[in-house]
Amino acid sequence: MTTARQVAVDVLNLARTQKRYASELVDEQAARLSPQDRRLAVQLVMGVVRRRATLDALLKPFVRTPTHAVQERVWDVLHLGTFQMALLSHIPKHAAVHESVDLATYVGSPQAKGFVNGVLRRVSELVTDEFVDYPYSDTLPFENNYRKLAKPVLPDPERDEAAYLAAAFSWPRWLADRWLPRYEWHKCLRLGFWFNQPPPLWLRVNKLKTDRETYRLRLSAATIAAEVGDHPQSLKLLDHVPVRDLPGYAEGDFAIQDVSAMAVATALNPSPGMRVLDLCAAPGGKTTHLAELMHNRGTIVACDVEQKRLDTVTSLCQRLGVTIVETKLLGENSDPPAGPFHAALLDVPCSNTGVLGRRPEVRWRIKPTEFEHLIRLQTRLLLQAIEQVRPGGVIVYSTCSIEPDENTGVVNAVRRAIPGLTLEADHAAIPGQPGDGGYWARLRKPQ
Ligand SMILES: C[S@@+](CC[C@H](N)C(=O)[O-])C[C@H]1O[C@@H](n2cnc3c(N)ncnc32)[C@H](O)[C@@H]1O
Repeated sequence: MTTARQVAVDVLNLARTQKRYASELVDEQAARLSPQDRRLAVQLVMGVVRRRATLDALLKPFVRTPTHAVQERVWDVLHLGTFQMALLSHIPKHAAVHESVDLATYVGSPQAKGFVNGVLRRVSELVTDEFVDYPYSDTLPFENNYRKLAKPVLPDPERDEAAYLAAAFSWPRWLADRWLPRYEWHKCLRLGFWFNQPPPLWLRVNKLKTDRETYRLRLSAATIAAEVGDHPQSLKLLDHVPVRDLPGYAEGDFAIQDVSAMAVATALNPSPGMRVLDLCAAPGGKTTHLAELMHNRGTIVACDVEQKRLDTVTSLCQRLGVTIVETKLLGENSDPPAGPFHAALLDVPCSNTGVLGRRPEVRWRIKPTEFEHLIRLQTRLLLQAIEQVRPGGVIVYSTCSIEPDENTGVVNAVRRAIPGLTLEADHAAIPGQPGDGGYWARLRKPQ
């Protein structure tokens, strides 16, 4: 019988060899497990991917062999074992060590059993069950406080704040160097904790099918707790239930969308009957929200450069009962469909720094050198969207980034280029307050 740990160690390997997202792979591979084991497999994979740098820092003092001399799959086993002991609370340490030794055989390295056993025993002695409320070289961020370590193995934050953030919270060093001058120390710590927790699941109740209170009562009848958020369609799930098992999934009673993302289509405030351009539409979260706000009357032209992702827009529309969306595949450098449109939504590709908790791989994939290219693309797309909107029309620009140069930087540059373009409103969402980090700006084209 396959275990959660075997699935987890296989997913980490597949993600590396197939260059795929571990978060997608684990959904596929864990489907054959019991619900409880599936949860553990997801927790292990997402945790190890997210906290890679922290796990390396904890292991470093005990691995005398050079890193390259340890097989990658054996490193995965060490990461999984260390994660269970240091960053989970419900697995006894001896069980984590024992299961990891068995995993060494499972990954085809029985000769590494003694090595895995020796290293993980040292890690188990390092991790204590005492918790404190301050960051230090012997305290490890754990949920909302710090787990005391038997000796200091992390950088001293009083000497090098960025080094502590990088090792203790698993931020790439360049990101720590980028954020430290921008945010105060206690805000960096808050961001660190937020980005290391699995984010809450928000539902956008589909106005075309039901209303928030009716749907909340339906959840409550199924003993699923949810609380309302500030956005009038938002519900935050308080219980862990697979999305497809929620009542009304097949009937399209709700879409999955973070509460910060719900504010974007609302900022556009489209009216029924309008012709709206959604230039970066896939997978369709905001397209379908626009359709709901338009009472499913009018037209939305939903564009993207990836057919597979556009197919997701189509299936989401079908599930939610949205019938006013026309999808259009664009080439990377092709012009958008000809206007005039009454309004345009532009939810651009970005660095994703506002959603690092939701997408565990992103922090390791994004490189500082990519910002220049992204900002050029974002600026070009915004100019194109404005071009297709009729005089006096509204354009909403949005990102899930918290980098000012991708947000106000792009908007201000475009405002300088187009005299009379008005910034009517904008908002920067702070990660964890209460949803994802991100930004939107509502612009009006001159008459
Ligand atoms: C942030 S995502 C959009 C998310 C979507 N609005 C939603 O709410 O579900 C950005 C999208 O832009 C697409 N994209 C990338 N380059 C593009 C381009 N040059 N023109 C149009 N779309 C592009 C990507 O394929 C991606 O699907």
